[in-house]
Amino acid sequence: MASSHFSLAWLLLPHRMNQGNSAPKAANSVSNNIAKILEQRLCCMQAKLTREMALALWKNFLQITMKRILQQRRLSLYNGAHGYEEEVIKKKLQQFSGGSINLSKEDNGMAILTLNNPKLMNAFSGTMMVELQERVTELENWKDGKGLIIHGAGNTFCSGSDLNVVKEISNSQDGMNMCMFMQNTLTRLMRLPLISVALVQGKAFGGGAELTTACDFRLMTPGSEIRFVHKHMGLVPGWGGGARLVRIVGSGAALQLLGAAARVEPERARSLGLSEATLLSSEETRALAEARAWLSQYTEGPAAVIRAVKKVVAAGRELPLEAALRTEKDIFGTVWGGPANLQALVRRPKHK
Ligand SMILES: CC[C@H](C(=O)O)C(=O)SCCNC(=O)CCNC(=O)[C@H](O)C(C)(C)COP(=O)(O)OP(=O)(O)OC[C@H]1O[C@@H](n2cnc3c(N)ncnc32)[C@H](O)[C@@H]1OP(=O)(O)O
Repeated sequence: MASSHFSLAWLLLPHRMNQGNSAPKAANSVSNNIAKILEQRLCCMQAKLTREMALALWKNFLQITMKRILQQRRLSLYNGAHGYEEEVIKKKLQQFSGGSINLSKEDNGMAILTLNNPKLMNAFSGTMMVELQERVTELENWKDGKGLIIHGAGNTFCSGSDLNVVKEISNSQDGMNMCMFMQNTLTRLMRLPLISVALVQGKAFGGGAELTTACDFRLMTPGSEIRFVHKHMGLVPGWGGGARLVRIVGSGAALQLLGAAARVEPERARSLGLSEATLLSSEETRALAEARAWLSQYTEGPAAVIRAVKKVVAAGRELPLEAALRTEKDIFGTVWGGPANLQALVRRPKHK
């Protein structure tokens, strides 16, 4: 605005000064001088404005980037202080390609994440591990999201790490870094303000079984199985699946499932509280439709409220009571007097 006013004055000035015509030369030289001064000032102002705008944009960019980095650090478990070298392991993982992790975000606030490496029963290649981290970042920045379904391509969930990769990184340093990389990613996945479901078709083995425990719910199709096969690989869970399993089914049942590398079919999973429901169909498209319908009972409504619900539960699940209560108070503050709350006060619904 300011610059356009100045341009206008500058354009009008010589013409006005010439109108009197009594001392045209003197007037002309005065007008030329004023015009020059104004032009200089205008240039200065424009340069200053451009500098200020660039500075403001840069500051804004830095603020957003810092906020995201801090948020990722806050939501992650490991950083350099733990001997974790993210860039080193990422570079290593990038060397083992294959498959992809696909994300589709829908207008209704539901996202579908597909583990896509059907040739190897959706085993995680190195690049898929890195892509999973990228997709989680994308979901963290998706402010309209309410729900997430994770499923595998080709009618099976996931057979864990790609054993070809495991072999290549079987030294202790790479193993620890990969473990911390996946724990960070799955912890951030678990803490997303989205209600998440693992749709288990076919097999969820090893790391695949661990991934299901980073979701809020598991739904299984007939004939599917979850199996922590780690013991048979001379391992224990390393992606956080052991700790999460204990919280889902209790320590006794977790010990049984890990200690025997037991096959968990839908019925047993239901009775252990590992699975929420057994779907009717094991056909890919129909199972996904059933999972959507099941999840939508929890995701219908305003995003701000659904996300707040998940945040309250995540805090209660993870934090000591006092910290969880304080967090609940803060989250309550974000919805109290908010649009959904005010509309409900006008509607005064009866909760029959
Ligand atoms: C810390 C533990 C670690 C982690 O958490 O990071 C792990 O996850 S270790 C990996 C644990 N998973 C396994 O050990 C799975 C091994 N695979 C199997 O038991 C079977 O393949 C099974 C039961 C998943 C599927 O059996 P099915 O008869 O239905 O199919 P195929 O065996 O013919 O499999 C087809 C094709 O896929 C290859 N495949 C399957 N899983 C993996 C894997 N995890 N890594 C690499 N490749 C895998 C399998 O070898 C076949 O390929 P082909 O070239 O035809 O032999």
